[in-house]
Amino acid sequence: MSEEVLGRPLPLDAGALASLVRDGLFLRRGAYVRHDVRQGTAYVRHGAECPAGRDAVVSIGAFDGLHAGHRALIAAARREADEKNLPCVVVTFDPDPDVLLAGEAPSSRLLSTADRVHAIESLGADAVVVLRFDEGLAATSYQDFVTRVLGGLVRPVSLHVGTNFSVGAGGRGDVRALAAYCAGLGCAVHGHDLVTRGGSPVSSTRIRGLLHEGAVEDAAALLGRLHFVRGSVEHGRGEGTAFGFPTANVRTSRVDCMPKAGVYACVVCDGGRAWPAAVNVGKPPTFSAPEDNFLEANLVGFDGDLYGSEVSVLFARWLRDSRPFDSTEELERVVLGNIDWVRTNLGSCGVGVDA
Ligand SMILES: Cc1cc2nc3c(=O)[nH]c(=O)nc-3n(C[C@H](O)[C@H](O)[C@H](O)COP(=O)(O)O)c2cc1C
Ligand SMILES: Nc1ncnc2c1ncn2[C@@H]1O[C@H](COP(=O)(O)OP(=O)(O)OP(=O)(O)O)[C@@H](O)[C@H]1O
Repeated sequence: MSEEVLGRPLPLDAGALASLVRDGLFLRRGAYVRHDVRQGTAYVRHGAECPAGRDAVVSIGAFDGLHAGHRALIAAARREADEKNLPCVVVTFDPDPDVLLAGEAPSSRLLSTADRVHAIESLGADAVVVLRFDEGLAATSYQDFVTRVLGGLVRPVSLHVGTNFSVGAGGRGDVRALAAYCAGLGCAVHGHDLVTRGGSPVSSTRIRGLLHEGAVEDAAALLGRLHFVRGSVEHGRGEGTAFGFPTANVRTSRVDCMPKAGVYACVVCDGGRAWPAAVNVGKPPTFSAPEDNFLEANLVGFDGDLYGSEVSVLFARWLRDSRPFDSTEELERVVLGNIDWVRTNLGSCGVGVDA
């Protein structure tokens, strides 16, 4: 195991822990104003003019996870917009087109749509447009997508997409077709080389695969932040306190991509404060049948009651497989060892994370 968490050497100090959470949950974003637009919603940066009908530099994609490749693409659009003194507009979809087109489970998204919008906002887009992806939009030709759908929002002077991008019915609007069509409209199409790591392109699919294997550190390296899930704290069997490690039982959101069942070093945030935490993903195999969308967290340095709170759980390290134990003594010994690892390396108390 490397001795750092996303570039911050272990053990983490309080400042590094707070930064990890602010970056991970996109807490540094600015204020945006919501507008209804045809086929969706636009979030326009407070103080920026609504780009409707104006020239704009545009980037388009599903952007699930806002990984290193997506960030590079939006940064390129932002740079060109700054050079030309134009708004940078990012267009995305809800739901992710793959949920409709490829029949992918909505429960395996890296980010909910609200978090995707926050993530894009935190990169400094002037506006984020979320288009409702329905059968009608799926059947729209790429020519109509450019002229009617995009053209109904802004006047694109250039489009920034990856070389593997395609849009429109049957995915026929690939970079080459788009460039040929858009040239006649005075709009340049930039097909960017894909950002790669370890010799292959960074992609949302690859990151989901890593999380399903429990490789949360590798996923973090491709995301440029810690993966997180959100959920609400509910009552458990109440035995954790007797074992010497009280736990918050978290029922997670159905749209979140949950890492493989197992034990992790995490950070749990209730909005204003964050605590290092030792987490068991899945129901404890010693006592219960397996269940998705559930985790238990021992928050280091926390003394209180979180019942009913909404929390975010950020995954820093894989620690071990979750397993049945023959005795409660052995369970206690092993779990307390995991909690010690977290206390030593991520910290022993909560930190404030208000941006
Ligand atoms: C860091 C951590 C690791 C855990 N590892 C396991 C495990 O490997 N096997 C298991 O059966 N339960 C594991 N548990 C779950 C405990 O068994 C559970 O928290 C305890 O039984 C209390 O449950 P309660 O809060 O519902 O009372 C783990 C819990 C934590 C916080
Ligand atoms: N590694 C990458 N580098 C640069 N751009 C990328 C990269 N991956 C995707 N893009 C671009 O980002 C935009 C959004 O792509 P998309 O949401 O399909 O991402 P993805 O990671 O390829 O997803 P999936 O794995 O589900 O296919 C598209 O323009 C796409 O070409």
